[in-house]
Amino acid sequence: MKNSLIKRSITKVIKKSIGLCIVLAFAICGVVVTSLIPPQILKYIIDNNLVPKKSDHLLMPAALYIGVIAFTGIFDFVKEAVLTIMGQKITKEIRMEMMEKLERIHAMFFSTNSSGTVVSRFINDVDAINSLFTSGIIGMMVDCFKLIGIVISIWIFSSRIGMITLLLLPAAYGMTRFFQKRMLKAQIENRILVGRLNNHISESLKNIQMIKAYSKESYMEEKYKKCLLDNYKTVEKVNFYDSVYSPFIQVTRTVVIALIVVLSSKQLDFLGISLGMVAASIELISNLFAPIENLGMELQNIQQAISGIKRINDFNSEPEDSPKKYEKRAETIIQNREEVHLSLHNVTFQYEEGTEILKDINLSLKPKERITFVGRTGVGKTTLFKLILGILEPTKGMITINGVDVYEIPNSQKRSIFGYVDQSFPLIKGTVAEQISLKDESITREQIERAIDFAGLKAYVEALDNGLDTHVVSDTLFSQGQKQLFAIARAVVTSPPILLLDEITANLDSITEEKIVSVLEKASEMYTILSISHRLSTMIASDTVVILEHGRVKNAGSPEVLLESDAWYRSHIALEKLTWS
Ligand SMILES: Nc1ncnc2c1ncn2[C@@H]1O[C@H](COP(=O)(O)OP(=O)(O)OP(=O)(O)O)[C@@H](O)[C@H]1O
Repeated sequence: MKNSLIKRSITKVIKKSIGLCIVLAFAICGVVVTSLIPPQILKYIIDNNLVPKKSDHLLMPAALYIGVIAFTGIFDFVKEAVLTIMGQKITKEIRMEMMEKLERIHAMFFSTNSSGTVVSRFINDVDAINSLFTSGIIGMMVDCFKLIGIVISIWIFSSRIGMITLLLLPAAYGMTRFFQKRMLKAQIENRILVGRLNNHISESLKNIQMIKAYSKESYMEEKYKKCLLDNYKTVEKVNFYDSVYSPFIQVTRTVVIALIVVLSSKQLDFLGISLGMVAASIELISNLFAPIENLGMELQNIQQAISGIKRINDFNSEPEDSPKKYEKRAETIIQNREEVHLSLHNVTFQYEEGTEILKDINLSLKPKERITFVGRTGVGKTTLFKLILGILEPTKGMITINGVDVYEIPNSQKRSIFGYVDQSFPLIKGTVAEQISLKDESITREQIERAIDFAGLKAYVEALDNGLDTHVVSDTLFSQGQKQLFAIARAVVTSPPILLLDEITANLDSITEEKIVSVLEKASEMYTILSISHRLSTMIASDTVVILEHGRVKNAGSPEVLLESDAWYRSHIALEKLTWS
């Protein structure tokens, strides 16, 4: 845990909650000590009051007996409450640190890790660490102290019972672990099967049309039955171990107690202890099993937490984006939108060692140039946009805006330089206005209204119940075409000088597409526009078309020149005309 994220978080919380830590230490000592006192009082009552039949002084020790038990409860309550509070604070701190790490982490991390894996780091692994603290290490400490205390107390009464207890401890612990391990294995299997069952139901509901259309009902039913049966078998296993374990513990306890009673009987008098000591020993032996049982579960929690800690530390050691060298603000990089020079110098990029997606790309864009990238699917067009946006770093070469390396521009400045639109429009929780501003407080109401107007959405927004302040509760509020227009409004709201459009008209009908193209034609007067398009003929007019092939620029020039000089471009256009005619 040396210098790990978890150690850092726990130390931070402990430093901030010294008072709570002192209360916790006090409560732990209280629980251990007070739980050992009642058997001693019981012994006193029996030997000094009940056996000699002197009940006139019974009230005091009896009240003390009840009082101590009550105090054990209070200490236990305080211990649990403080542990829960501390556990929550640590969980919060770890998650905050992880979120900060996630913001710094290198973009390639997201290529190799699914969102489910990352979510599991944040939820399951952090929860496991929480239980390490709340019911793992501290619980184990308390239970170990309790066990030691019980053994010492019994030993004081009789070294022979002490010996019996010492022999009993490993046997009872071994059997408890035996059952717990099997129970846990069955529980894990059960959890997986419940997940599979839930997936099956949701998959069936999602694909109900296809199931009906292809008459797959009986297949789905069989699969469902199998899931149910497997699930039933594991539940049976859990129940079996559960039902065998409790009687086993009861019988062991009874046998040991019976043994003590028999051995201390007048006839045998093997133990040579008073009646009070016998009673106290019985109570102590009865208390012995709860910590043994807890220790097994705590060990389990600790094992789970250790693998959680390892995974979180692995996450914490993931490579980060190198710290940005430029503190410059967007206005300093681009002082005049008429003077925006975007250049790609020998840009080469590979996601994986040895597989170059883009090779030696050289381009120099003039201010307000409209440039369209075309090429076969998978040639690296979107990757090129990610490089231009400074999300990915070129393996070789550099991309600059007015001489500044885009990868070195702080993310906070990017929205004032680039507007990026693709086919998706992820909605956020909030109003229509917030869909555009993304809750950026520096964006004014006027800017939002201008962007809405620019995207041709003014009339639609005004018709909504609360206009810009309408809460977006479902994504059915917007059609696919409207979402695309909203995405444009979101991109242009900060008036960035460069717009990047990734296949934005791909899934739209021709009327909506026409609407979007007319918005973009308007934009082309004010922005440098880079677009990716499969449908060359329907996209906005371009000054330059760049044809990519095998990761390189195969050809670049005005559409008219390419129509003359590039056979692939010519045939592509001809094919499109044929399809649309
Ligand atoms: N995150 C990633 N990790 C590894 N490889 C990737 C990643 N993203 C894309 N690739 C690979 O890089 C290549 C280029 O992908 P990219 O999405 O840039 O192509 P594209 O030209 O935009 O394709 P399309 O026209 O189909 O959108 C593809 O072979 C793809 O499999």
